[in-house]
Amino acid sequence: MADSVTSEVEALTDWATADNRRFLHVVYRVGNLEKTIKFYTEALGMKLLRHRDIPADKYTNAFLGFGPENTHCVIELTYNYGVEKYNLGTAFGYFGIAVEDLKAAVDTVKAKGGQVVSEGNLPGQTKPSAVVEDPDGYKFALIESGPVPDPFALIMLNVLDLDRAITFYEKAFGMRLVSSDSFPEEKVSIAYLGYGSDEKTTLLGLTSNHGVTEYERGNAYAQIAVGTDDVYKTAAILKEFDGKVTREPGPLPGINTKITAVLDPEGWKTVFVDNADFLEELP
Ligand SMILES: C[C@@H](O)C(=O)SC[C@H](NC(=O)CC[C@H](N)C(=O)O)C(=O)NCC(=O)O
Ligand SMILES: [Zn+2]
Repeated sequence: MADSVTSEVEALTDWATADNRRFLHVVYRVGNLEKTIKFYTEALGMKLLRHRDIPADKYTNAFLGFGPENTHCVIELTYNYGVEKYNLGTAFGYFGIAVEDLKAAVDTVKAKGGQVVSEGNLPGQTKPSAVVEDPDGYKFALIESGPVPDPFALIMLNVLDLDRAITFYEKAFGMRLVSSDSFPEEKVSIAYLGYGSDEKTTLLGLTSNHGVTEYERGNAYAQIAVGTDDVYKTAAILKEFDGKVTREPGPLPGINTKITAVLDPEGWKTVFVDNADFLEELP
């Protein structure tokens, strides 16, 4: 590549890196909002932050998390009117929640009728953890950690080509690679990426399971939402890095917030959300 072209491409990554980005929320579909809200508030200790109903598109959102949306990465549950069951597939991994006292957290989940599916270290995780399932079968790993600003610590997704995914998230999304390690005995390689200045922030964890050549995508998990100061420039940059833009930048009907949506090389979706519009959405 000619030097001038290289520097133009680097300038795009530099803009994405300098943009005012953070994980706003992770979005997925559930079959019964009330049941899920009850589990997240009572068993996992989250707060119900707000509801949003979009009758024109026949769906309702509920936002839950460990703190306010202007500082924390939260969960955006989607209930599509009348849809009670989704296929989780095999490509989605799990969410990680940092807990200071693992035993107490597990006891609370059990006391509230939650299902603990495994206890002990997760592949590639050095910290003690326990995995619990929510009413739709989404897995939450409770991971023993010191105090953190936001206990919603990890969004874990499986990928087939880890190096390609890391490059895409670094160059096209302006993310920082926090760590990348291979664990041959456990047959996994995991990379953690994010927007914060340290690892005590919500991270995207990408797992390559050695020897796995395909995943079932399912239709339950939807996307991560990332804040940006300019959805138009963001979409233009994503296209330069061969991101598949599935929603051209502009205001979202019914909500009016400007967004753009893109698929990474593995098909994982991210929605970039205009930061100023997002703050207008908040109660
Ligand atoms: C503004 C931004 O933070 C959003 O939340 S956009 C919400 C929108 N949600 C839906 O469309 C949910 C209903 C849909 N039937 C579903 O099951 O996903 C959304 O995710 N838009 C992104 C897009 O690419 O359209
Ligand atoms: Zn959203």
